[in-house]
Amino acid sequence: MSALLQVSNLVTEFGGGGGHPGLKAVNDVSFTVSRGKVLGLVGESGSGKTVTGFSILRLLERPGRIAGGRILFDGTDIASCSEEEMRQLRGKRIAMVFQDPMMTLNPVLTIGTQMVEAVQAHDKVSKEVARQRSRDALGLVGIPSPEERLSSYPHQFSGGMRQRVAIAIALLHQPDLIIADEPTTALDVTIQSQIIYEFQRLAEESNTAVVWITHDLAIVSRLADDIAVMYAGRLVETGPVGKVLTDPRHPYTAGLIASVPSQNRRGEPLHQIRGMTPPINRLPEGCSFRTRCDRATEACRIMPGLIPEEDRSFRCIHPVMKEVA
Ligand SMILES: Nc1ncnc2c1ncn2[C@@H]1O[C@H](COP(=O)(O)OP(=O)(O)OP(=O)(O)O)[C@@H](O)[C@H]1O
Repeated sequence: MSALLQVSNLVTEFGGGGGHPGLKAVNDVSFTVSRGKVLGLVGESGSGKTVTGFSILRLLERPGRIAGGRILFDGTDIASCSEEEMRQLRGKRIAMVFQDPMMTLNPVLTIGTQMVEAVQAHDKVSKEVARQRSRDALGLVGIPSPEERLSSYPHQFSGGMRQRVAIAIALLHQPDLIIADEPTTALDVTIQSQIIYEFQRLAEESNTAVVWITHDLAIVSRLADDIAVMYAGRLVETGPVGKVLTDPRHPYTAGLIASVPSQNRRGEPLHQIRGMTPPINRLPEGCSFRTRCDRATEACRIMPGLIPEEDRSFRCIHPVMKEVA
């Protein structure tokens, strides 16, 4: 069975034109997500995760543009869809949840008004049916007394509850794919756990595919089936989450994992990847990570391609190999 979402060699640029090359915020990125599976898209700030999500939904604002590659959603080429076809897909078959729920919610309308509008934007149903669906969606994400809460305004909810409402709106049309961009980053850990649990259930029971964008490896290890690690706009490692997080190949992935606090390393100083991610207009030639990498050699002045190994791949000619005891 082919994957629901197939992103192949995606390039997204900002600026450029008039003979000048644009800045590649996303450069030659490929991954797939199947129904019922969760892909964790990880990387430091500025690595291109959000731009990848926005490219899939064609939500890029000028001067951003898809400059190359292909995004196939259930067989449909997103790049060649008309704006009207995209409007039909967005919210109905592909939904996005943002870190800040107020990107979704309108502060001056009640939750009920917004949810009914969201239902009726895609389905010709009566207001009563739309309200019932809204109540059900609020109940699904654990909002108590959904009927009463439909009359509330966003500011009458706590931050965690507002995020649940935003997720409920994303679920209204039972989308096939949800792109969740750091939806739990601003929430305390108990609410975070509940929301992660809801997404797990969604993937398992409703067969929804999820792209979960985050810099938090702990969340990815709990939630995701597969992981795609981005660095400076490129994918540097991808594969099943269990394999990549326990036995990483790319030194950047290994550095990220070593930076996560762990009970096993209590008392040891926390590892830090030295230096900072260079801005995309000042990337070193060759491997973008080489200026921060302890394994780099002269040979890294040439950008390596993705090297396949069984069901995973990595972009490094000096990969990390776990020592076998
Ligand atoms: N509107 C824009 N105009 C120009 N450059 C942009 C624009 N939006 C994003 N970029 C650039 O694209 C690159 C990738 O940004 P992106 O927001 O995708 O990173 P990210 O990995 O999601 O980071 P974060 O975790 O901080 O959200 C960055 O270098 C950023 O400066």
